[in-house]
Amino acid sequence: MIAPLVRTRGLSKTFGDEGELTHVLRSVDFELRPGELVLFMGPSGSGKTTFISIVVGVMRASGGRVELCGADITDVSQESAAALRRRKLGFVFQTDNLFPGLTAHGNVAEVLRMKGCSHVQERATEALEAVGLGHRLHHLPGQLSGGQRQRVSIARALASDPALLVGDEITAALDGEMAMRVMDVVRARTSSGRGALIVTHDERLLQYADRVVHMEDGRIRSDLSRRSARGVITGAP
Ligand SMILES: Nc1ncnc2c1ncn2[C@@H]1O[C@H](COP(=O)(O)OP(=O)(O)OP(=O)(O)O)[C@@H](O)[C@H]1O
Repeated sequence: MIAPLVRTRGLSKTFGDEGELTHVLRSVDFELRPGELVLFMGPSGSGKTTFISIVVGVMRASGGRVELCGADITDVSQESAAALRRRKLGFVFQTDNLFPGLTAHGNVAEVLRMKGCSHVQERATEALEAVGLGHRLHHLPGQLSGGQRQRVSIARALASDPALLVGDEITAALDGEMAMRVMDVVRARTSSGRGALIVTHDERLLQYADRVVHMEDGRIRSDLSRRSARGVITGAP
């Protein structure tokens, strides 16, 4: 059987020390398979960002195991986690963290170079065109709107065609039409066997999901197909 792109078992995270421990994740079991687009929803502070930070290996768990693209990354070094991220992952975090001195095209091209990709120039252009930024290739981040910067981040994450896209609120700064355009690109990728794990409060994205995971107080409260989740979240039949 093909390995899941993400697999966690008993994942927990606490912050603080003996005096005052905050339990942010409590024994989270989760799997995402190739071809799936999974949304993580739930109240602010429920642990969604913490969860994906551990999944991509930029934060360590306090307990449990985490596998990314078939590799157990629970105890690996920062360097090994970074190498796996470069090979397999595209991620978009809440803050856009673009290189301020590089143009939109330069930002995408630089990440492609770091990943060792070929045809860097063409791929960077294509990725920016796919998110509607073909007319902003040579603008610096400071010359772009918040929504345009967000789309550069998305283009940067997708340009290398990674096995898994992990995103945190990737459509927050986008109007309806742009959000749909971006999600069409993400959906087309998952239809061809890639995976996507997206944290969001944006109910517009429900139509794209295969599954919707609802987190509350550090636990998975429900993990439902789109159809069932839609009814729960919107009250629709
Ligand atoms: N470094 C830290 N030290 C202490 N507490 C932290 C730290 N990082 C996160 N937390 C706490 O962990 C809880 C979960 O935060 P997290 O960012 O994962 O929530 P979230 O569900 O992504 O929220 P939002 O939807 O608002 O982005 C919050 O109560 C937050 O204050």
